[in-house]
Amino acid sequence: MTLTVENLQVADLVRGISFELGAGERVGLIGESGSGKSLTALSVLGLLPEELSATGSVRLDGRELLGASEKELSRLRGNEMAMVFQEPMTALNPAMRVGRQVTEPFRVHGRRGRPAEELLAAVGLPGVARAYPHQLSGGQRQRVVLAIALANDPALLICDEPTTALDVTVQAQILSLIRERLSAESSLLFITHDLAVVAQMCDRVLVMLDGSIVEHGSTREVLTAPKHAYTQRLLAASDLEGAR
Ligand SMILES: Nc1ncnc2c1ncn2[C@@H]1O[C@H](COP(=O)(O)OP(=O)(O)OP(=O)(O)O)[C@@H](O)[C@H]1O
Repeated sequence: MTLTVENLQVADLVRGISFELGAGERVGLIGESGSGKSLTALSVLGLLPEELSATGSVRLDGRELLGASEKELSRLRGNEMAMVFQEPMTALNPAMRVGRQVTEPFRVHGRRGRPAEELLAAVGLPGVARAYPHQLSGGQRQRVVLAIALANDPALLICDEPTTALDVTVQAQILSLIRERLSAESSLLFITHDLAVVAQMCDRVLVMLDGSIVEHGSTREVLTAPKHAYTQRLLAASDLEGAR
């Protein structure tokens, strides 16, 4: 799978973004609140709010996604591309047992899939298939969301601050689950404002500021020798600076 984003523009909020993500690559998208990270991810997924539209080009293995029909986009979502957002409750149906929710991607995409118990055990949640989301903790709910996202073994996983709402220990568990459970050939676009998370999760980093990418490079390059003044400030303000 190759994701190619070219000159992506969303009003004046995302401005001329271009990047490529190859099979098995793990790329971080960092930048402060409001820099356009989420709108970039939502453009790729075809999930921008109605009042906004994207121009430029977003191609998944050569297929243009911008302007693709809702039918085509929903076929791709939950199948070739999957996503995990910050707040698991928004992704889950409060009135459906989690066991049924994790096998939903198979029904939607007309596949015979693995049993719910197996999918949930793979994310460290044995025995919860009959629970409703409100009976689980925030970390457990995010595990359920991850089980749903990974059910069809997506070629591209987009995570938008998936651990920001969780406490530190649970955060670490979710991050290692993503690392362990995502197939080696699947690509990851990981949005965060936390440089320590990027250091753990990503081989490459894109740095956004005011809707544009101002720096990109390997995680090592960007975190040890940032070129742009903004990235330098970001690093100076992070815990990583002290750890170097
Ligand atoms: N529906 C919308 N209509 C108009 N402006 C919007 C809309 N959604 C987001 N914005 C604005 O677009 C800018 C970029 O938002 P975006 O959510 O992509 O930022 P972000 O980098 O993901 O920030 P955060 O880390 O806080 O999620 C912000 O200034 C935001 O206020």
